Amino acid sequence: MAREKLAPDAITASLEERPGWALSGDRLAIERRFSFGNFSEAFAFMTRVALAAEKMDHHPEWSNVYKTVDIRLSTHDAGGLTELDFGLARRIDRIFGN
Ligand SMILES: C[C@H](O)[C@H](O)[C@H]1CNC2=NC(N)=NC(=O)C2=N1
Repeated sequence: MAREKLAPDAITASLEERPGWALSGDRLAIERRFSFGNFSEAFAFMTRVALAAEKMDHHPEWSNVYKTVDIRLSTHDAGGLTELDFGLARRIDRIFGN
């Protein structure tokens, strides 16, 4: 997948395919909050996402508080959003179950 920065219209089109994700205020990333029934479910999800991210060599910025996981995706090397971010978002959604 390309590591070139996406143009604004490409970002809009890609976002339409990923309901639940929103453009960050600085427009450099996409973000989504994932809620679980308990901490174990949240951490199991994070483990699966971590393995997928490592395989892709593309890593999330994230935080976990109890049963909530907040994820921000951006391509640091490109200084903004690339296809890699939407590719990882798609895999994360599949892991979550949508
Ligand atoms: C050397 C290595 O491929 C790079 O540092 C990768 C690793 N994971 C990464 N993850 C993210 N989110 N953005 C990057 O630019 C990035 N770069």
